[in-house]
Amino acid sequence: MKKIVLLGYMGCGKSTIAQNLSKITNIPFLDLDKCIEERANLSINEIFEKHGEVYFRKLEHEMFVELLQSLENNIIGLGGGTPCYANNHELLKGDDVVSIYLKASIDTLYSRLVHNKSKRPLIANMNEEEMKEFIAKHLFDRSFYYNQAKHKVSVDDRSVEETVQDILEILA
Ligand SMILES: Nc1ncnc2c1ncn2[C@@H]1O[C@H](COP(=O)(O)OP(=O)(O)OP(=O)(O)O)[C@@H](O)[C@H]1O
Ligand SMILES: O=C(O)C1=C[C@@H](O)[C@@H](O)[C@H](O)C1
Ligand SMILES: [Mg+2]
Repeated sequence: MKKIVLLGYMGCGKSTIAQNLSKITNIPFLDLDKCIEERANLSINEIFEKHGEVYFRKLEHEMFVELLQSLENNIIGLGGGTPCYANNHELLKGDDVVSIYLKASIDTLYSRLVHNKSKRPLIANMNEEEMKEFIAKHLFDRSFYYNQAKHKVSVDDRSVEETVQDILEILA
């Protein structure tokens, strides 16, 4: 079954774009972070606080494998870090996987995250200056993994509708 997998840094728009793409294509959308929260019966923040990041990454890997194995067509929105752990980046290359990196600049990410960081434990306690530096370094470290996706879509200065259109062209 075909899996359309959206990936990229926190705040690049995976969940927002996937929801809109799902409405247009009628392909059901699964958000990996939400699936993990439902399975653990805890928020992502609570999983990090109670069990730590290593435990979260284990759950994340297991859930990603499970979603890829399901027998329906799906749009899967990954967590920001998913491709960067447990060899998950290799799963982006599977035959039935259309993996798409939503590529955003540091400025775009910063402006989307700065007022919206409390549910993202990696940046929740940072001030604005710390956040900008963190995003720059972290994005650099993660780019290798994000670039393993089969397709890349630049989301800077693009509306949700324009990005959805770009993805529809890849899928055509
Ligand atoms: N053109 C755009 N495309 C996508 N999101 C946009 C756009 N403009 C503004 N936004 C906003 O940017 C934020 C993107 O957050 P979203 O939760 O979709 O990202 P995410 O990649 O799923 O992040 P996370 O990895 O933390 O789950 C949302 O608040 C969304 O409304
Ligand atoms: O970038 C990350 O490592 C994360 C992004 C979020 O989607 C969540 O998966 C979690 O907060 C970790
Ligand atoms: Mg999301």
